[in-house]
Amino acid sequence: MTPLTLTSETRIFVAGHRGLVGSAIWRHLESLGHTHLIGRSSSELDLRDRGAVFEFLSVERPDVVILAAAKVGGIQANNTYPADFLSENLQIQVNVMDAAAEVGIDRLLFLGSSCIYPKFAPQPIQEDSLLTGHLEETNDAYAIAKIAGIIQVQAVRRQYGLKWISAMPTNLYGPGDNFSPTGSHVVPAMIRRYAEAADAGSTSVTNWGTGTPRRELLHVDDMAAACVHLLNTYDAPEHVNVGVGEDVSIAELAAAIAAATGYAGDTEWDTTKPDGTPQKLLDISRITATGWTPQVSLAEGITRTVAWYRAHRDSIRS
Ligand SMILES: NC(=O)C1=CN([C@@H]2O[C@H](COP(=O)(O)OP(=O)(O)OC[C@H]3O[C@@H](n4cnc5c(N)ncnc54)[C@H](OP(=O)(O)O)[C@@H]3O)[C@@H](O)[C@H]2O)C=CC1
Ligand SMILES: C[C@H]1O[C@H](OP(=O)(O)OP(=O)(O)OC[C@H]2O[C@@H](n3cnc4c(=O)[nH]c(N)nc43)[C@H](O)[C@@H]2O)[C@@H](O)[C@@H](O)C1=O
Repeated sequence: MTPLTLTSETRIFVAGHRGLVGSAIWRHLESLGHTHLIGRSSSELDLRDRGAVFEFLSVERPDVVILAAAKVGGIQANNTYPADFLSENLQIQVNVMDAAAEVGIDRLLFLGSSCIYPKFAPQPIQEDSLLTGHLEETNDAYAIAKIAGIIQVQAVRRQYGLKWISAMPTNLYGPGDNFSPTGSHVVPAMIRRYAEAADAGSTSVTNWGTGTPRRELLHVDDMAAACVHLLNTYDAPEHVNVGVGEDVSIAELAAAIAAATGYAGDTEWDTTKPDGTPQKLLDISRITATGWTPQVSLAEGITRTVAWYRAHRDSIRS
């Protein structure tokens, strides 16, 4: 292994620096004293524009690229717009990686997702479960784009010898999340729904699916620390799971969020909405062996995110 240790002078392009993950990485790097951070919003640099991406990277020539820009959404968004999730994510990641390879950027971190694994993978899911079974139908298009990203990282390492790596986060949540009622992931959707119900004095809230699926939830500040940790310590072609090593049922999650918002009414379940994968729990022994462990418990993370939502609800993305 020949790890490259980031210093405060390292020039780091955080693609997607205004999103949930990118903004957390940016905050974490700033807290560590990094002063040479490069970010562009999608309106300044549309990463689907291949010519613009090549021009940008050949001029900026960062030392490191963190690829946290993507078209991202919850189960319903993925299920409704699979063509967009496949095409936009392939365009973004292929453009950035092709340009970074041409410029010779030595260090790149690609972010995938735990949805790359087979729908019925043995739990907890080890990295080598990849491509051993059929994908979950609600997000197969997005997952295939992410799998292509893992393979491109490995191909570039083999062909050009660049020290690129991939991380596969479990489901994430935290400040700066997308709180859209229809497009978001389960944690922000429920925080908004229960907070609005609590504030309005409602007595019934309806969530999606049956409540029986199990999900592993990682606070985005832990994810940001994991990204920086991997860039400092990990240099191998195999992708790395990032999670907490524990899961909860969606019904348990709903009860915890209801309590955190002060909601005391009933919860109903709309079983016409999809459940998705029955369980997604990652085996995190590869990353914990490198010395990283998550710090934020689910209870603490929910409390902090509810407080963040209430403080920012007038200016959030939705
Ligand atoms: N959230 C989650 O639960 C999980 C996320 N991940 C992965 O983490 C990464 C980040 O996700 P997350 O932060 O949640 O997503 P967000 O939707 O919060 O942020 C995505 C970012 O990507 C940028 N972006 C999207 N399209 C383009 C484009 N065409 N050109 C330039 N920038 C673009 C957006 O920029 P702008 O704001 O300027 O428009 C936005 O800041 C993704 O790769 C995702 O797959 C993996 C597992 C779980
Ligand atoms: C990160 C991951 O995110 C998505 O997959 P997912 O794991 O299914 O994540 P989700 O947060 O959308 O749902 C988790 C569970 O929660 C239930 N649920 C209840 N009520 C709401 C609700 O109101 N909103 C949402 N979104 N889900 C709800 C929902 O029915 C499901 O059983 C994919 O984009 C995938 O590509 C991906 O990578």
